[in-house]
Amino acid sequence: MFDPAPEYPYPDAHRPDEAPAPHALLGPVLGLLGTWRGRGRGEYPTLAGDFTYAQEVTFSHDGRPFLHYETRAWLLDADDAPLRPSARESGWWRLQPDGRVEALITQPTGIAEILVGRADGTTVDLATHEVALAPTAKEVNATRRRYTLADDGTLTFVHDLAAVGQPLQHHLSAQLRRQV
Ligand code: HEM
Repeated sequence: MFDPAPEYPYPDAHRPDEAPAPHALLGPVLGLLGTWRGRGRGEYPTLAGDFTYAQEVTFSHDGRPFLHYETRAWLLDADDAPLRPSARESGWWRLQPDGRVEALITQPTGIAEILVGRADGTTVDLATHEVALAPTAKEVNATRRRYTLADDGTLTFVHDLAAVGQPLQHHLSAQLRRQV
C-alpha cells in the first residue's frame, strides 16, 4: 500500500528570530528577510515612455546558507490602479564567506541569470556573471541590481539592464516597505 509522505517538515523562516535559526553565513542579508511591498518607476530607451509599477519581494531561508528570493510586479495606471501583471522572478541567493553572494534567478520570460556580488548588512550589489536565454526570450546581456536598506525599514532597489542592443543602463527604481 502506497504511504504518502507527511507535510514538508522544514518550513522557511521569514524573520531572523523565527525558527530555524539562520545560518551564520546569512549574517550580511538578515535585514532583508520578510516580505516587502512598494512602488517604482521604470524606463528603457526602446520603450515608448516610462511607467510606474508596484512590486512585492519576499526573502526567506530554511536554516541553510542561501535565501529563497521571489518577486512579483504589476503595472499601475495614472490613478495607481493595477493595469496588468508584469515581471516575476524567483531564485536562490547563495551566501559565501566574506559576504560574497552568488544569485541564481529565473523569469517566466525565458531568462535565467547568474549574478555575483557582495552583501555588507545594508547593501547588496549584484552584477551578471552569466545569462542563459530560452530560444524565444528577448536578448538580455547583463543586469546590475542594488538593494539598500535604510534605517527606517525602507528597502530601495535599482536595476540596470543591458538588453535588445542597448548598453547597461537604468531600467527600474523602487522603494519598498517591510510588511508585518
Ligand atoms: C519590477 C520588475 C520589472 C518591471 C516592472 C518591468 C517592466 C517592464 C515593462 C513595462 C516593459 C515594457 C514591455 C512591457 O510592457 O512588458 C519591460 C521591458 C523589458 N524588460 Fe522589464 N521589468 C522588470 C524587470 C525586468 C528584468 C529583471 C529584466 C531582465 C533581467 C527585464 C528586461 C526587460 C526587457 C529585455 C524588456 C524589453 C525591452 C524591449 O524589447 O524593448 N525587466 N519591462
